[in-house]
Amino acid sequence: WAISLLLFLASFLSMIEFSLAANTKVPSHTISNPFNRTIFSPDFLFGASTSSYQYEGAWNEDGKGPSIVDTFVHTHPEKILDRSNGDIALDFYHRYKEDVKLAKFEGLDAFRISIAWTRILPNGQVKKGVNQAGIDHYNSLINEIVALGIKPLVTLFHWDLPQALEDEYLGFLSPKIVNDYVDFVEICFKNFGDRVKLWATMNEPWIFTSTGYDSGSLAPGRCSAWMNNNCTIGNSGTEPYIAGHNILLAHAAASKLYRTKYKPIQKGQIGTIVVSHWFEPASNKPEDIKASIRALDFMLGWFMHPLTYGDYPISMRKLVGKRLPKFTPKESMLVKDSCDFIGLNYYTSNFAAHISKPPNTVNISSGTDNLVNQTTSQNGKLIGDPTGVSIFYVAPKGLYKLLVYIKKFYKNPIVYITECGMGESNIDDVAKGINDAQRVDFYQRHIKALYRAFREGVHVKGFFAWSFFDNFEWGSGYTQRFGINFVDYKNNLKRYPKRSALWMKKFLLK
Ligand SMILES: N=C(CCCS[C@@H]1CC(=O)N(Cc2ccccc2)C1=O)N[C@@H]1O[C@H](CO[C@@H]2OC[C@@H](O)[C@H](O)[C@H]2O)[C@@H](O)[C@H](O)[C@H]1O
Repeated sequence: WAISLLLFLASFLSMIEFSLAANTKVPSHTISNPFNRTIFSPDFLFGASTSSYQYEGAWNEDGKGPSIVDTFVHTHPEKILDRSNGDIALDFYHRYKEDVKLAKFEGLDAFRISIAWTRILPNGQVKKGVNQAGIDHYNSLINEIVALGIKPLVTLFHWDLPQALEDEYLGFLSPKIVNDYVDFVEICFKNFGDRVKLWATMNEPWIFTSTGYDSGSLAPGRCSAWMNNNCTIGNSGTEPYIAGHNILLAHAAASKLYRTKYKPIQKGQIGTIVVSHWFEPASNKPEDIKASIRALDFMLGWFMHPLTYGDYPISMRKLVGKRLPKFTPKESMLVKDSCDFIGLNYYTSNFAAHISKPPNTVNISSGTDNLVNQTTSQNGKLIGDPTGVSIFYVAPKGLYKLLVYIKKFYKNPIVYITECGMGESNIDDVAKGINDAQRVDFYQRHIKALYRAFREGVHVKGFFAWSFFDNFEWGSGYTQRFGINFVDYKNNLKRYPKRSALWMKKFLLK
Protein backbone atom coordinates (compact mmCIF):
# COMPACT_ATOMS: atom_id res chain seq x y z
CA TRP A 1 0.00 0.00 0.00
CA ALA A 2 2.80 2.42 1.07
CA ILE A 3 4.85 1.56 -2.06
CA SER A 4 1.92 2.11 -4.38
CA LEU A 5 1.27 5.49 -2.71
CA LEU A 6 4.91 6.51 -3.21
CA LEU A 7 4.79 5.41 -6.88
CA PHE A 8 1.60 7.42 -7.39
CA LEU A 9 3.12 10.53 -5.76
CA ALA A 10 6.29 10.23 -7.84
CA SER A 11 4.37 9.97 -11.10
CA PHE A 12 2.04 12.81 -10.04
CA LEU A 13 4.99 15.13 -9.31
CA SER A 14 6.72 14.30 -12.60
CA MET A 15 3.46 15.08 -14.44
CA ILE A 16 3.29 18.50 -12.75
CA GLU A 17 6.92 19.22 -13.60
CA PHE A 18 6.39 18.21 -17.24
CA SER A 19 3.24 20.33 -17.63
CA LEU A 20 4.95 23.33 -16.04
CA ALA A 21 7.89 22.96 -18.39
CA ALA A 22 5.62 22.59 -21.40
CA ASN A 23 3.61 25.70 -20.53
CA THR A 24 6.50 28.05 -19.74
CA LYS A 25 8.26 29.22 -22.92
CA VAL A 26 11.87 28.29 -22.20
CA PRO A 27 14.10 30.83 -23.98
CA SER A 28 16.24 29.13 -26.61
CA HIS A 29 19.41 29.88 -24.71
CA THR A 30 18.30 28.42 -21.43
CA ILE A 31 20.13 25.20 -20.94
CA SER A 32 18.29 22.73 -18.82
CA ASN A 33 20.97 20.04 -18.88
CA PRO A 34 23.55 18.81 -19.51
CA PHE A 35 25.71 21.92 -19.57
CA ASN A 36 28.80 20.54 -21.29
CA ARG A 37 30.53 20.75 -24.65
CA THR A 38 27.94 18.52 -26.37
CA ILE A 39 25.53 21.47 -26.62
CA PHE A 40 27.85 22.83 -29.33
CA SER A 41 28.74 21.18 -32.64
CA PRO A 42 31.18 18.24 -32.48
CA ASP A 43 33.87 20.20 -34.36
CA PHE A 44 33.63 23.21 -32.02
CA LEU A 45 37.11 24.05 -30.68
CA PHE A 46 37.66 24.83 -27.01
CA GLY A 47 41.13 26.13 -26.25
CA ALA A 48 43.31 28.62 -24.46
CA SER A 49 45.48 31.45 -25.76
CA THR A 50 49.05 32.56 -25.21
CA SER A 51 51.42 35.01 -26.88
CA SER A 52 55.15 35.04 -27.55
CA TYR A 53 56.24 38.12 -25.62
CA GLN A 54 54.00 37.46 -22.60
CA TYR A 55 55.02 33.79 -22.21
CA GLU A 56 58.35 32.83 -23.77
CA GLY A 57 61.08 34.77 -21.99
CA ALA A 58 64.49 33.94 -23.57
CA TRP A 59 64.28 37.47 -24.94
CA ASN A 60 67.80 37.37 -26.42
CA GLU A 61 68.49 33.64 -26.74
CA ASP A 62 69.24 31.42 -29.74
CA GLY A 63 69.76 34.30 -32.13
CA LYS A 64 66.54 36.22 -31.38
CA GLY A 65 66.74 39.93 -32.22
CA PRO A 66 65.24 42.73 -30.09
CA SER A 67 61.59 43.62 -30.61
CA ILE A 68 59.99 47.00 -29.95
CA VAL A 69 58.51 45.49 -26.78
CA ASP A 70 61.98 44.50 -25.53
CA THR A 71 63.13 48.07 -26.19
CA PHE A 72 59.99 49.57 -24.64
CA VAL A 73 60.07 47.65 -21.36
CA HIS A 74 63.84 48.18 -20.97
CA THR A 75 63.68 51.92 -21.62
CA HIS A 76 60.32 52.66 -19.94
CA PRO A 77 60.04 50.51 -16.80
CA GLU A 78 57.93 53.33 -15.34
CA LYS A 79 55.15 52.39 -17.83
CA ILE A 80 54.85 48.92 -16.31
CA LEU A 81 53.01 48.88 -12.97
CA ASP A 82 55.56 46.65 -11.21
CA ARG A 83 58.47 47.81 -13.41
CA SER A 84 58.78 44.18 -14.66
CA ASN A 85 59.33 42.81 -18.18
CA GLY A 86 59.19 39.63 -20.22
CA ASP A 87 62.92 38.88 -20.31
CA ILE A 88 62.14 35.59 -18.53
CA ALA A 89 58.32 35.74 -18.35
CA LEU A 90 57.06 32.16 -17.76
CA ASP A 91 60.09 30.57 -19.44
CA PHE A 92 57.67 28.97 -21.89
CA TYR A 93 60.51 28.97 -24.43
CA HIS A 94 62.17 26.18 -22.40
CA ARG A 95 59.16 24.61 -20.63
CA TYR A 96 56.67 24.30 -23.50
CA LYS A 97 56.81 20.48 -23.58
CA GLU A 98 55.49 20.18 -19.99
CA ASP A 99 53.07 23.05 -20.58
CA VAL A 100 51.50 21.51 -23.67
CA LYS A 101 51.10 18.26 -21.74
CA LEU A 102 49.13 20.21 -19.11
CA ALA A 103 46.90 21.54 -21.91
CA LYS A 104 46.28 17.94 -22.98
CA PHE A 105 45.50 16.89 -19.40
CA GLU A 106 42.99 19.72 -19.15
CA GLY A 107 41.23 18.50 -22.28
CA LEU A 108 41.89 21.39 -24.66
CA ASP A 109 41.07 20.81 -28.32
CA ALA A 110 43.22 23.73 -29.47
CA PHE A 111 46.07 25.93 -28.30
CA ARG A 112 46.80 29.46 -29.52
CA ILE A 113 50.38 30.66 -29.77
CA SER A 114 52.04 33.59 -31.49
CA ILE A 115 55.33 33.55 -33.39
CA ALA A 116 57.95 36.15 -32.48
CA TRP A 117 59.01 37.76 -35.76
CA THR A 118 62.48 38.42 -34.27
CA ARG A 119 63.15 34.73 -33.62
CA ILE A 120 62.69 34.02 -37.32
CA LEU A 121 64.14 37.28 -38.71
CA PRO A 122 66.24 38.84 -35.91
CA ASN A 123 66.60 42.10 -37.86
CA GLY A 124 63.16 41.98 -39.41
CA GLN A 125 64.18 41.31 -43.02
CA VAL A 126 65.22 38.24 -45.00
CA LYS A 127 68.21 40.08 -46.51
CA LYS A 128 69.56 40.60 -42.96
CA GLY A 129 69.41 36.89 -42.22
CA VAL A 130 67.04 34.07 -41.35
CA ASN A 131 67.53 32.46 -37.92
CA GLN A 132 67.21 28.69 -38.33
CA ALA A 133 67.20 28.23 -34.52
CA GLY A 134 63.97 30.24 -34.42
CA ILE A 135 62.37 28.06 -37.10
CA ASP A 136 63.55 24.97 -35.24
CA HIS A 137 62.01 26.21 -31.97
CA TYR A 138 58.56 26.80 -33.42
CA ASN A 139 58.70 23.53 -35.35
CA SER A 140 59.37 21.74 -32.08
CA LEU A 141 56.59 23.62 -30.26
CA ILE A 142 54.06 22.95 -33.03
CA ASN A 143 55.12 19.29 -33.16
CA GLU A 144 54.49 18.94 -29.41
CA ILE A 145 51.03 20.46 -29.79
CA VAL A 146 50.06 18.34 -32.79
CA ALA A 147 51.56 15.12 -31.36
CA LEU A 148 49.10 15.39 -28.45
CA GLY A 149 46.16 15.73 -30.85
CA ILE A 150 45.72 19.44 -30.14
CA LYS A 151 45.08 21.94 -32.97
CA PRO A 152 47.42 24.98 -33.09
CA LEU A 153 45.97 28.41 -33.87
CA VAL A 154 48.92 30.64 -34.74
CA THR A 155 48.97 34.43 -34.46
CA LEU A 156 51.61 35.95 -36.72
CA PHE A 157 51.82 39.35 -34.99
CA HIS A 158 51.07 39.91 -31.31
CA TRP A 159 52.72 43.36 -31.14
CA ASP A 160 56.40 42.31 -30.90
CA LEU A 161 57.68 44.04 -34.06
CA PRO A 162 61.43 43.83 -34.86
CA GLN A 163 63.16 46.91 -33.47
CA ALA A 164 65.28 47.01 -36.64
CA LEU A 165 62.18 47.85 -38.71
CA GLU A 166 61.15 50.56 -36.27
CA ASP A 167 64.66 52.00 -36.58
CA GLU A 168 64.79 51.74 -40.38
CA TYR A 169 61.40 53.16 -41.34
CA LEU A 170 59.20 53.49 -38.20
CA GLY A 171 57.61 50.08 -38.59
CA PHE A 172 53.82 50.18 -39.17
CA LEU A 173 53.94 53.91 -39.82
CA SER A 174 55.48 53.08 -43.21
CA PRO A 175 53.96 51.14 -46.14
CA LYS A 176 57.37 49.44 -46.36
CA ILE A 177 56.16 47.17 -43.56
CA VAL A 178 53.90 45.32 -45.99
CA ASN A 179 56.67 43.61 -47.95
CA ASP A 180 58.73 42.76 -44.86
CA TYR A 181 55.65 41.35 -43.10
CA VAL A 182 54.79 39.25 -46.16
CA ASP A 183 58.37 37.88 -46.30
CA PHE A 184 58.10 36.95 -42.60
CA VAL A 185 54.72 35.23 -42.86
CA GLU A 186 55.81 33.33 -45.98
CA ILE A 187 58.62 31.71 -43.95
CA CYS A 188 55.95 30.67 -41.42
CA PHE A 189 53.53 29.31 -44.04
CA LYS A 190 56.36 27.41 -45.72
CA ASN A 191 57.83 25.88 -42.54
CA PHE A 192 54.74 25.35 -40.36
CA GLY A 193 51.79 25.31 -42.78
CA ASP A 194 51.72 21.52 -43.12
CA ARG A 195 50.55 21.32 -39.45
CA VAL A 196 49.04 24.77 -38.83
CA LYS A 197 45.56 25.14 -40.35
CA LEU A 198 44.37 28.24 -38.48
CA TRP A 199 46.42 31.41 -39.13
CA ALA A 200 45.62 34.79 -37.55
CA THR A 201 47.62 37.59 -39.17
CA MET A 202 47.32 40.20 -36.40
CA ASN A 203 46.25 40.40 -32.76
CA GLU A 204 44.00 43.34 -31.88
CA PRO A 205 45.11 46.13 -34.21
CA TRP A 206 42.88 48.42 -32.11
CA ILE A 207 44.97 47.93 -29.00
CA PHE A 208 48.26 48.10 -30.89
CA THR A 209 47.26 51.43 -32.50
CA SER A 210 45.61 52.96 -29.42
CA THR A 211 48.27 51.96 -26.88
CA GLY A 212 51.26 52.22 -29.23
CA TYR A 213 50.44 55.48 -31.04
CA ASP A 214 47.61 57.28 -29.17
CA SER A 215 48.23 56.90 -25.43
CA GLY A 216 51.83 55.67 -25.79
CA SER A 217 51.22 53.18 -22.96
CA LEU A 218 52.68 50.27 -24.99
CA ALA A 219 55.34 49.78 -27.65
CA PRO A 220 56.40 51.64 -29.69
CA GLY A 221 55.26 54.21 -27.07
CA ARG A 222 54.52 57.11 -29.42
CA CYS A 223 52.05 59.85 -28.56
CA SER A 224 51.55 63.60 -28.70
CA ALA A 225 53.51 65.65 -26.18
CA TRP A 226 50.26 66.93 -24.63
CA MET A 227 49.42 63.32 -23.60
CA ASN A 228 52.11 63.81 -20.93
CA ASN A 229 52.91 60.12 -21.11
CA ASN A 230 56.65 60.47 -21.46
CA CYS A 231 56.62 59.99 -25.24
CA THR A 232 59.60 61.48 -27.06
CA ILE A 233 57.68 61.72 -30.33
CA GLY A 234 54.35 60.98 -31.95
CA ASN A 235 50.98 62.36 -32.98
CA SER A 236 47.97 60.86 -31.22
CA GLY A 237 45.61 62.31 -33.80
CA THR A 238 47.19 60.89 -36.94
CA GLU A 239 49.62 58.02 -36.24
CA PRO A 240 47.05 55.51 -34.85
CA TYR A 241 45.20 55.72 -38.17
CA ILE A 242 48.35 55.43 -40.28
CA ALA A 243 49.52 52.37 -38.33
CA GLY A 244 46.02 50.84 -38.46
CA HIS A 245 45.89 51.39 -42.22
CA ASN A 246 49.23 49.70 -42.83
CA ILE A 247 48.22 46.82 -40.55
CA LEU A 248 45.18 46.23 -42.79
CA LEU A 249 47.32 46.40 -45.94
CA ALA A 250 49.91 44.01 -44.48
CA HIS A 251 47.15 41.62 -43.38
CA ALA A 252 45.56 41.72 -46.85
CA ALA A 253 48.85 41.04 -48.61
CA ALA A 254 49.53 38.10 -46.30
CA SER A 255 46.05 36.72 -46.93
CA LYS A 256 46.51 37.02 -50.70
CA LEU A 257 49.85 35.18 -50.51
CA TYR A 258 48.38 32.38 -48.36
CA ARG A 259 45.27 31.97 -50.50
CA THR A 260 47.12 31.91 -53.83
CA LYS A 261 50.30 30.01 -52.95
CA TYR A 262 49.72 27.91 -49.82
CA LYS A 263 46.01 27.34 -49.12
CA PRO A 264 45.44 25.22 -52.27
CA ILE A 265 47.95 22.68 -50.95
CA GLN A 266 47.81 23.14 -47.17
CA LYS A 267 44.00 23.60 -46.95
CA GLY A 268 44.14 25.95 -43.95
CA GLN A 269 42.17 29.05 -43.04
CA ILE A 270 43.49 32.61 -42.61
CA GLY A 271 41.90 35.45 -40.68
CA THR A 272 42.71 38.17 -38.20
CA ILE A 273 41.83 38.97 -34.59
CA VAL A 274 39.87 42.05 -33.53
CA VAL A 275 38.93 43.18 -30.06
CA SER A 276 35.80 45.01 -29.06
CA HIS A 277 33.76 45.89 -26.05
CA TRP A 278 29.95 45.83 -26.30
CA PHE A 279 28.41 49.26 -25.77
CA GLU A 280 25.06 49.90 -24.05
CA PRO A 281 23.48 53.33 -24.62
CA ALA A 282 23.75 55.36 -21.40
CA SER A 283 20.09 56.37 -21.85
CA ASN A 284 17.20 55.85 -24.28
CA LYS A 285 17.95 59.24 -25.82
CA PRO A 286 18.53 58.88 -29.61
CA GLU A 287 21.91 60.60 -29.31
CA ASP A 288 23.11 58.01 -26.79
CA ILE A 289 21.82 55.15 -28.93
CA LYS A 290 23.75 56.61 -31.86
CA ALA A 291 26.78 57.04 -29.58
CA SER A 292 26.74 53.33 -28.74
CA ILE A 293 26.86 52.45 -32.45
CA ARG A 294 29.59 55.03 -33.05
CA ALA A 295 31.64 53.50 -30.23
CA LEU A 296 31.34 50.13 -31.98
CA ASP A 297 32.36 51.75 -35.28
CA PHE A 298 35.53 53.17 -33.75
CA MET A 299 36.58 49.98 -31.92
CA LEU A 300 35.17 47.07 -33.97
CA GLY A 301 34.27 48.76 -37.26
CA TRP A 302 37.68 50.45 -37.66
CA PHE A 303 38.91 47.05 -38.82
CA MET A 304 35.77 44.97 -39.44
CA HIS A 305 34.34 47.50 -41.91
CA PRO A 306 37.37 47.45 -44.26
CA LEU A 307 37.64 43.66 -43.91
CA THR A 308 33.96 43.31 -44.88
CA TYR A 309 33.17 46.31 -47.12
CA GLY A 310 36.58 47.64 -48.21
CA ASP A 311 36.43 51.00 -46.39
CA TYR A 312 36.18 52.54 -42.93
CA PRO A 313 32.79 53.20 -41.30
CA ILE A 314 31.00 56.35 -42.45
CA SER A 315 31.12 57.72 -38.90
CA MET A 316 34.93 57.50 -38.95
CA ARG A 317 35.15 59.13 -42.36
CA LYS A 318 32.94 61.95 -41.07
CA LEU A 319 34.61 62.55 -37.70
CA VAL A 320 38.26 61.83 -38.50
CA GLY A 321 38.23 63.49 -41.94
CA LYS A 322 41.59 64.01 -43.63
CA ARG A 323 43.43 62.25 -40.81
CA LEU A 324 41.95 58.93 -41.91
CA PRO A 325 43.94 57.38 -44.79
CA LYS A 326 42.19 56.37 -48.00
CA PHE A 327 42.27 52.98 -49.72
CA THR A 328 43.00 52.93 -53.43
CA PRO A 329 40.44 50.86 -55.37
CA LYS A 330 43.03 48.05 -55.61
CA GLU A 331 43.76 48.17 -51.87
CA SER A 332 40.05 48.19 -51.06
CA MET A 333 39.57 45.04 -53.14
CA LEU A 334 42.55 43.38 -51.39
CA VAL A 335 41.30 44.12 -47.88
CA LYS A 336 37.61 43.35 -48.48
CA ASP A 337 36.72 39.68 -47.82
CA SER A 338 40.35 38.89 -46.94
CA CYS A 339 39.39 36.73 -43.94
CA ASP A 340 38.24 33.11 -43.91
CA PHE A 341 37.36 33.71 -40.24
CA ILE A 342 37.40 36.48 -37.67
CA GLY A 343 39.04 36.05 -34.28
CA LEU A 344 37.11 38.07 -31.70
CA ASN A 345 38.56 39.04 -28.31
CA TYR A 346 35.92 40.06 -25.75
CA TYR A 347 36.52 41.22 -22.18
CA THR A 348 33.85 43.65 -21.08
CA SER A 349 31.04 46.05 -21.94
CA ASN A 350 30.77 49.81 -21.44
CA PHE A 351 27.99 52.41 -21.36
CA ALA A 352 28.17 54.93 -24.21
CA ALA A 353 26.93 58.54 -23.95
CA HIS A 354 27.03 61.18 -26.70
CA ILE A 355 29.31 64.18 -26.29
CA SER A 356 28.83 67.09 -28.68
CA LYS A 357 32.53 67.89 -29.03
CA PRO A 358 35.84 66.24 -28.06
CA PRO A 359 37.09 67.08 -24.57
CA ASN A 360 39.81 69.14 -26.17
CA THR A 361 39.44 70.68 -29.64
CA VAL A 362 43.12 71.60 -29.77
CA ASN A 363 44.66 68.35 -28.54
CA ILE A 364 43.21 65.71 -30.84
CA SER A 365 43.50 61.97 -30.31
CA SER A 366 42.05 58.84 -31.93
CA GLY A 367 40.64 57.92 -28.54
CA THR A 368 38.34 60.96 -28.43
CA ASP A 369 37.41 61.24 -32.11
CA ASN A 370 34.32 59.07 -31.60
CA LEU A 371 32.50 61.74 -29.53
CA VAL A 372 31.53 59.11 -26.97
CA ASN A 373 31.92 59.17 -23.22
CA GLN A 374 32.51 55.54 -22.23
CA THR A 375 31.76 54.54 -18.63
CA THR A 376 31.34 51.35 -16.64
CA SER A 377 28.50 52.64 -14.47
CA GLN A 378 25.37 54.65 -15.21
CA ASN A 379 23.13 56.22 -12.54
CA GLY A 380 24.82 54.06 -9.96
CA LYS A 381 24.27 50.89 -11.98
CA LEU A 382 27.41 48.93 -12.91
CA ILE A 383 27.71 47.40 -16.40
CA GLY A 384 28.48 44.06 -14.73
CA ASP A 385 30.08 42.42 -11.73
CA PRO A 386 33.42 44.04 -10.84
CA THR A 387 36.59 41.99 -11.32
CA GLY A 388 40.15 42.38 -10.10
CA VAL A 389 40.84 44.54 -13.16
CA SER A 390 39.31 47.96 -12.76
CA ILE A 391 38.33 48.43 -16.41
CA PHE A 392 36.78 44.97 -16.90
CA TYR A 393 33.35 43.89 -15.62
CA VAL A 394 31.61 40.52 -16.03
CA ALA A 395 29.13 41.25 -18.84
CA PRO A 396 28.28 38.01 -20.70
CA LYS A 397 25.20 39.51 -22.36
CA GLY A 398 27.60 41.88 -24.12
CA LEU A 399 29.33 38.93 -25.74
CA TYR A 400 25.98 37.64 -27.00
CA LYS A 401 24.93 41.05 -28.31
CA LEU A 402 28.31 41.67 -29.95
CA LEU A 403 28.14 38.33 -31.77
CA VAL A 404 24.59 38.98 -32.98
CA TYR A 405 25.68 42.47 -34.11
CA ILE A 406 28.58 41.00 -36.11
CA LYS A 407 26.22 38.43 -37.66
CA LYS A 408 23.79 41.17 -38.65
CA PHE A 409 26.12 43.93 -39.84
CA TYR A 410 29.25 42.09 -40.97
CA LYS A 411 27.77 39.26 -43.07
CA ASN A 412 27.76 36.53 -40.42
CA PRO A 413 31.43 35.51 -40.76
CA ILE A 414 32.95 32.44 -39.16
CA VAL A 415 34.04 33.59 -35.69
CA TYR A 416 36.43 32.11 -33.17
CA ILE A 417 36.39 33.73 -29.75
CA THR A 418 40.17 33.90 -29.55
CA GLU A 419 40.31 35.59 -26.16
CA CYS A 420 37.80 35.88 -23.32
CA GLY A 421 38.68 36.01 -19.64
CA MET A 422 38.97 37.96 -16.44
CA GLY A 423 41.78 38.99 -14.16
CA GLU A 424 42.50 39.23 -10.48
CA SER A 425 45.01 41.67 -9.04
CA ASN A 426 47.80 41.34 -6.51
CA ILE A 427 47.39 37.67 -5.63
CA ASP A 428 50.65 35.92 -4.80
CA ASP A 429 49.43 33.12 -2.58
CA VAL A 430 49.03 29.82 -4.45
CA ALA A 431 46.10 28.54 -2.34
CA LYS A 432 44.19 31.76 -2.92
CA GLY A 433 45.16 31.98 -6.56
CA ILE A 434 43.97 28.50 -7.55
CA ASN A 435 40.62 28.94 -5.82
CA ASP A 436 39.25 31.14 -8.64
CA ALA A 437 35.52 30.68 -8.10
CA GLN A 438 34.68 33.95 -9.90
CA ARG A 439 36.54 32.79 -13.01
CA VAL A 440 34.50 29.55 -13.06
CA ASP A 441 31.34 31.66 -12.87
CA PHE A 442 32.75 33.96 -15.58
CA TYR A 443 33.32 31.09 -18.00
CA GLN A 444 29.98 29.38 -17.26
CA ARG A 445 28.11 32.61 -17.96
CA HIS A 446 30.11 33.53 -21.07
CA ILE A 447 29.85 30.06 -22.60
CA LYS A 448 26.06 30.17 -22.01
CA ALA A 449 25.95 33.55 -23.75
CA LEU A 450 28.02 32.06 -26.57
CA TYR A 451 25.61 29.14 -26.80
CA ARG A 452 22.66 31.54 -27.12
CA ALA A 453 24.37 33.24 -30.07
CA PHE A 454 25.28 29.85 -31.56
CA ARG A 455 21.63 28.72 -31.29
CA GLU A 456 20.56 31.92 -33.05
CA GLY A 457 22.71 31.18 -36.09
CA VAL A 458 25.97 33.01 -35.32
CA HIS A 459 28.77 31.08 -37.05
CA VAL A 460 30.89 30.74 -33.95
CA LYS A 461 33.28 27.80 -34.18
CA GLY A 462 35.54 28.05 -31.17
CA PHE A 463 36.23 29.57 -27.77
CA PHE A 464 39.71 30.25 -26.38
CA ALA A 465 40.24 31.37 -22.80
CA TRP A 466 42.61 34.23 -22.13
CA SER A 467 44.76 32.92 -20.80
CA PHE A 468 46.26 29.45 -20.37
CA PHE A 469 48.65 30.74 -17.70
CA ASP A 470 48.99 33.86 -15.60
CA ASN A 471 51.49 35.89 -17.62
CA PHE A 472 53.12 39.27 -18.30
CA GLU A 473 50.07 41.51 -18.62
CA TRP A 474 51.62 44.41 -20.55
CA GLY A 475 51.17 47.66 -18.62
CA SER A 476 50.12 45.74 -15.51
CA GLY A 477 53.16 43.49 -15.51
CA TYR A 478 52.68 40.44 -13.27
CA THR A 479 50.23 42.20 -10.92
CA GLN A 480 47.21 40.88 -12.83
CA ARG A 481 46.44 37.20 -13.29
CA PHE A 482 44.23 36.03 -16.22
CA GLY A 483 45.26 32.36 -16.33
CA ILE A 484 43.18 29.24 -15.85
CA ASN A 485 46.48 27.91 -14.50
CA PHE A 486 48.42 29.67 -11.75
CA VAL A 487 52.12 30.52 -12.03
CA ASP A 488 54.08 30.91 -8.80
CA TYR A 489 56.51 33.72 -9.65
CA LYS A 490 58.12 33.32 -6.22
CA ASN A 491 58.89 29.63 -6.64
CA ASN A 492 60.63 28.90 -9.91
CA LEU A 493 57.53 29.68 -12.02
CA LYS A 494 55.84 26.48 -10.81
CA ARG A 495 52.52 25.84 -12.55
CA TYR A 496 49.25 24.88 -10.76
CA PRO A 497 45.82 24.18 -12.32
CA LYS A 498 43.16 26.53 -10.95
CA ARG A 499 39.54 25.57 -10.22
CA SER A 500 38.64 27.09 -13.58
CA ALA A 501 40.98 24.73 -15.47
CA LEU A 502 39.47 21.72 -13.69
CA TRP A 503 35.98 23.04 -14.39
CA MET A 504 36.94 23.42 -18.07
CA LYS A 505 38.26 19.81 -18.12
CA LYS A 506 34.93 18.59 -16.74
CA PHE A 507 32.94 20.76 -19.17
CA LEU A 508 34.99 19.24 -21.99
CA LEU A 509 34.17 15.73 -20.69
CA LYS A 510 37.88 14.89 -20.51
N1 LIG B 1 42.94 43.59 -23.16
C1 LIG B 1 42.89 43.50 -24.36
C2 LIG B 1 41.78 44.25 -25.03
C3 LIG B 1 41.03 45.13 -24.12
C4 LIG B 1 41.70 46.48 -24.01
S1 LIG B 1 40.61 47.70 -23.52
C5 LIG B 1 41.60 48.79 -22.59
C6 LIG B 1 42.33 49.80 -23.47
C7 LIG B 1 43.72 49.74 -23.03
O1 LIG B 1 44.66 50.40 -23.42
N2 LIG B 1 43.88 48.78 -22.11
C8 LIG B 1 45.11 48.45 -21.44
C9 LIG B 1 45.76 47.34 -22.25
C10 LIG B 1 47.00 47.58 -22.76
C11 LIG B 1 47.61 46.60 -23.49
C12 LIG B 1 47.00 45.37 -23.68
C13 LIG B 1 45.77 45.17 -23.19
C14 LIG B 1 45.12 46.14 -22.45
C15 LIG B 1 42.72 48.14 -21.87
O2 LIG B 1 42.59 47.17 -21.19
N3 LIG B 1 43.73 42.78 -25.14
C16 LIG B 1 44.12 41.41 -24.82
O3 LIG B 1 43.95 41.35 -23.46
C17 LIG B 1 44.80 40.57 -22.64
C18 LIG B 1 44.58 41.09 -21.26
O4 LIG B 1 45.08 42.39 -21.28
C19 LIG B 1 45.10 43.00 -20.00
O5 LIG B 1 43.87 43.73 -19.88
C20 LIG B 1 43.78 44.50 -18.67
C21 LIG B 1 44.96 45.45 -18.58
O6 LIG B 1 44.91 46.11 -17.34
C22 LIG B 1 46.28 44.72 -18.67
O7 LIG B 1 47.35 45.62 -18.69
C23 LIG B 1 46.29 43.91 -19.98
O8 LIG B 1 47.48 43.14 -20.12
C24 LIG B 1 46.23 40.71 -23.10
O9 LIG B 1 47.08 39.98 -22.24
C25 LIG B 1 46.32 40.19 -24.50
O10 LIG B 1 47.67 40.16 -24.96
C26 LIG B 1 45.50 41.11 -25.40
O11 LIG B 1 45.34 40.44 -26.67
